[in-house]
Amino acid sequence: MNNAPVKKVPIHLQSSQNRLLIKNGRVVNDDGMEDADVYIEDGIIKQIGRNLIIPGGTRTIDATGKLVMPGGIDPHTHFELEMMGAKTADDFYKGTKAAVAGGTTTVIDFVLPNKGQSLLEAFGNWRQKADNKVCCDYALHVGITWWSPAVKKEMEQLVAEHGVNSFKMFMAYKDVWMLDDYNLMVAMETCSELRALAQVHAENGDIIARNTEKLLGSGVTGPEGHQLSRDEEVEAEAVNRACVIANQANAPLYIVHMMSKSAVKALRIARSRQRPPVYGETLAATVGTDGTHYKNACFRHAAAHVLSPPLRPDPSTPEAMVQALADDDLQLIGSDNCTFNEREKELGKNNFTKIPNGVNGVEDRMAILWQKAVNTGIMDPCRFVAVTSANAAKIFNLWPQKGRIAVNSDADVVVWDPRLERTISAATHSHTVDFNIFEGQHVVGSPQYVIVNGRVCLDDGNLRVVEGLGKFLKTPANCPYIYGEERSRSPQTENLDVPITPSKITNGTPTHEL
Ligand SMILES: C[C@@H](CNC(N)=O)C(=O)O
Ligand SMILES: [Zn+2]
Ligand SMILES: [Zn+2]
Ligand SMILES: [Zn+2]
Repeated sequence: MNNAPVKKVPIHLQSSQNRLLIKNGRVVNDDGMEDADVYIEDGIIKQIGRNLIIPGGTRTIDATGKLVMPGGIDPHTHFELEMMGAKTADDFYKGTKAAVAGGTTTVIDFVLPNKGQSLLEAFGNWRQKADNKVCCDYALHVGITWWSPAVKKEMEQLVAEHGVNSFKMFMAYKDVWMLDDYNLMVAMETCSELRALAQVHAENGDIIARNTEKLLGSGVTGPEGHQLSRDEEVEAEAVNRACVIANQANAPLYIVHMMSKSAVKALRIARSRQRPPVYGETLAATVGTDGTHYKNACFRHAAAHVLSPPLRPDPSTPEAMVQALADDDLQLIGSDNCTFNEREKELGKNNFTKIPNGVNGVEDRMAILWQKAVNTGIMDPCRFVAVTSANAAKIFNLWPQKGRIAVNSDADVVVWDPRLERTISAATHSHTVDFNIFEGQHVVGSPQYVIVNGRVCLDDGNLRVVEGLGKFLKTPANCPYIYGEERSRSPQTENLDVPITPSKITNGTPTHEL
């Protein structure tokens, strides 16, 4: 599939980065913290503790007063995606450069085949786009944008031969990527048979289509029409329906980019009643801003906030989503980084349905959540690590290679300075895109050092990424945190009045209950 030459890190880069000691820091994992030094060699964490025996020629980073955390894992990015007649501004180089700048050292992007296109062909295209550009390791989800027996066959091949363990189905984007309920159920059954993870974009695409007709017919063409066509209950209905279908299909489920309190409520009920685990992801945008921007008189400003599902005008949404992450009503935060410059967003100048959907987030995801969650006391640093890194590693079967500061784990490490202050701006961000939805936001807490597979790529605030340093990560199926125990094949319709302990991500021995 991918005949790109095997990448080698230039020799002059190897020796100087080979041995590293991170001293006097506080190591933070999802299950606890300890004051300990971390010794890294050949891209792997070799020792953790005090008074370590360290060979000569080791570079020492003084992490006094800093937190030493696992590199962030962003489970939801779209670099170099072509959609709605436009191509995203951030490619795999600039997108992963921005990721590293913000403390993220692994991203999971989406292969999105056109309707009717071979999944394997699309997968190969994504590998060609990414392999020589990524500044950090990456994995791939694959979109199921149409259905046929051939699609099922290619899903089997992607799992067996190409290290894919997650497939995203769309309940919106009618006539473009949307599956009906019958095919959605068959696709989920296939994911379960392959012991892969079904993901859904949960919005009711038919309601959106009808609302859009009515809005355009009544002369509403501005960005505010995007939000008006698909309010919270249009998302929550699809969340519930996706959970019922997954339960009937006996399939674990992951709901991407959950954007509203109503959706979280529907998820909470589903997580309390059904056997196959259900996981919820929200976004940096959802906790960092809101849907009031759709009314901004400046088209560029309003259109820059257009993504699906939309940001919600309810100003209490951001804090509610942070609380949901803290309470394990949501399990992860991604970015859904899908950025379009002003020229592309203007495709929808006279018709909101033509505004390419997507916002930034891959660079600011961790700092925005730290500001809104940890600095406010809603979340502690361990939970912060869980939702920004460890849970994604567990769910996508990268644990503990990724998502943990542990001996033999990859040396993807962030030295986080909780007092480092900065103001977010498109003028200074590492993205290509010409807009930042967090413009002007002041954050306290950011990475001082970011180490990618043992190489210092953010060095005391100086970004020194290496294009092509990252590699493709196979995410194996049959993840122990999801499929740890053999599950009976019949749908688990329990007595709804007797809640089963909701699936929670634990750090004990792997079980199917996360
Ligand atoms: C295709 C991608 C576009 N981004 C967005 N959420 O609007 C998605 O739906 O996740
Ligand atoms: Zn989506
Ligand atoms: Zn403006
Ligand atoms: Zn997305």
